[in-house]
This record gives sequence, structure tokens and C-alpha cells, in this order.
Amino acid sequence: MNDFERRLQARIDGKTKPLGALGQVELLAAKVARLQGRLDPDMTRARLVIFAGDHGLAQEGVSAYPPDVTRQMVLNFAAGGAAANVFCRANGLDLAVVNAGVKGGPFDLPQVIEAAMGEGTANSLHGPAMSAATCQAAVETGYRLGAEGDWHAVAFGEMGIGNSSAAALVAHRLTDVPLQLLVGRGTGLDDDGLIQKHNILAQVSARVPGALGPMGALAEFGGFEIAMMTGAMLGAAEARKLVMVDGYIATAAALAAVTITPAARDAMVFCHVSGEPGHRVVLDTMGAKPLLQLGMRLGEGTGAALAWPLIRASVAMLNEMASFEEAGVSGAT
Ligand SMILES: O=C(O)c1ccc[n+]([C@@H]2O[C@H](COP(=O)([O-])O)[C@@H](O)[C@H]2O)c1
Ligand SMILES: Cc1cc2nc[nH]c2cc1C
Repeated sequence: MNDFERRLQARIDGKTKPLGALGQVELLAAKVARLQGRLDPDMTRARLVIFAGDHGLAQEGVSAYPPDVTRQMVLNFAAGGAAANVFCRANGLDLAVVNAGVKGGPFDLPQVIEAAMGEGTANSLHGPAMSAATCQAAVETGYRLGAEGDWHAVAFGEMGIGNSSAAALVAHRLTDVPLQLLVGRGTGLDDDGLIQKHNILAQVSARVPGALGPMGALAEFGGFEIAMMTGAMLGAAEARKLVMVDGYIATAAALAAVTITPAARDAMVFCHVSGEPGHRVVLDTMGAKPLLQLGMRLGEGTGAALAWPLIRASVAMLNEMASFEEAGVSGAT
């Protein structure tokens, strides 16, 4: 243990509570302190960035909803009516929306940051979702968006009909986990739809035999929003901002990010475990303990927006809670 670690642990253990009694809240506070290299870290300004993109694979009936919903939901974000807007307002996060590659062209709205890599990815059943060069450009654009601003914490969310398929394929190829354990109902496929999704995704994966690195997996399976989120997480981690990871699709991006740069893991907090069954599996392979378990499976960064008050409170514990000495409370016998 170095001197900083010793002082940090002493500061946490000196608070008026039985040793370790704040559980994961103590670990969270310590993570933030390490990230900022301060025993009194600052954790007041947070932003959620939602990346939206369409998926060519959505033509294969792998989602319960039509692809048009991606664009319609971006308009809903811009108008302030989505769950992500509501939770950000309720919990004091700024919200930005990025067109990473939605069908139908630019939005021409001040609320939407235009960074489209195309009008939806190509159908990965028949070929790569995007070229290696486009994938690189998406990651680099994300990197800049993730690193910008003086936010203490940045959450990354996504919107993209079909993207639970892309996430399953990316996660499968970057872990040893069988594809079957990573394919779920997404937006709510029925039993027949789920069988179809299993079949299609097995065919997509079989199209690309052999090992694939993170950039290869992102290019083959997509999507634009997942590749951009991967870059954004790397940019935010490099800028020593706390990276608030949301649900299944965001966690697939986090997995790609730590496969590219393992040190990025230190900046990440896994905000919730979603109802998509593969999410728990991927979190386990990353040794990640999610903060919340609410049975949510919405995406948009909603789980991260709900975890933000918990993160702030853990840092307030470190900064404001009295020590045994300050409060005149007796320590353990
Ligand atoms: O975040 C999650 O864990 C999550 C789980 C299932 C679905 N989603 C959202 O639903 C969409 C993907 O589902 P699907 O069925 O279209 O692949 C996409 O817009 C995600 O934001 C999100
Ligand atoms: C309505 C709707 C909202 C969403 N938000 C994120 N994914 C979504 C999928 C659908 C279908």
C-alpha cells in the first residue's frame, strides 16, 4: 500500500461507523479519490451523453420494435420527454444527444450534436457493419466527446433499435462466453422472436471465423453508437473523469474500451445490472459489481442517471462525515 492508499483508507476507516459498514459506498468513494488523486475529491458536475445509431441487422427481425423508433426517440430526447430527460432533470445531470448514425439524415436541431458516421450500419448478416476506417473515426469522435468539458463524471447511454444484437456479438467475441448466454429479448421479443434472434446472431458470428480484436468486433458487428461510446469512455477515462456505465449495450462498449486500454477500467463505475440476462454475465467476466438492480432494461443511460445521487453521496461521505475524533465517539474495543 502506498502513502496515498494508507491515508485514504485511514480517512474512510476514521469515519463514525463500524469498520467497513458503508460497504460498496466506501469502495465507490475510494475509487473517486484515487481517480482525482485527492483525499477530498470533487463530485458535483455530471453529464449524460446519449449516442444514437441505426443498425442494418434490424431488418432481420431481431427487435420487437421498428427501426424508425431510433429517430423518433432522438426527437423525444430533444423535446425533453424521454425517461433519460426526466431522470437527468430529477438528479441534476446535464444531457447531450449525439447523432452517431441515425437513418434519415441530420436532425438540424440545436439539441442534437451531429456526428453521423452514416445512415445506419450495413446489415452484418451479409458483411461488416462498417469499414475499419469508419470504426476508427467513430472511436476517435467519441474520444473527443468523452474528454471534453469540466465534468467530474460522465455517463454514456445509447439508443438504437437492434443494438442488443450488436452488443451480444461484440461481447461474445471479446470474452469466452457462449453466444447463447448473451442473447436476450432486448426491447421485448416474444418466444418466436427470441428463437429467430438466436438463429440470426449465430449466422452473423459464423460469417466471421477466427479471433477478432475490439476494433475488429466493433467494425464487424457495429454499431456506430457502440463504437462512439467505446471511444467516449476511453476519452473520459484518460481525462480522469468518472465513467458511469449504464446497461447491457453500454457495458459491451466498456468491455471493448478496457480491451483496448485496460487502465480505463479504473475510471469506470458500473451503475446497474439490467434485466437483459447477458448483462450480468458480462459484468461478471469484468469483475464488476453493479450499484443498482432495478430490473430496468431501457438503456438511454437511465441506470447511470439514477446512480448519480448515490455516487455524489459516497463522495459527500468522504468529505463531510465526522471522524471518531471530531465527534468524540469511541472506536472499536
Ligand atoms: O440497457 C440495457 O440493458 C438494454 C437492454 C435492452 C434494450 N435496451 C434498449 O433497447 C434497444 C435495443 O433493443 P433491441 O431489442 O432493439 O435490440 C436500444 O435502444 C437500447 O437502448 C437497453
Ligand atoms: C420506445 C423505446 C424507447 C427506448 N429507449 C431506449 N431504447 C428504446 C426502445 C424503445 C422501443
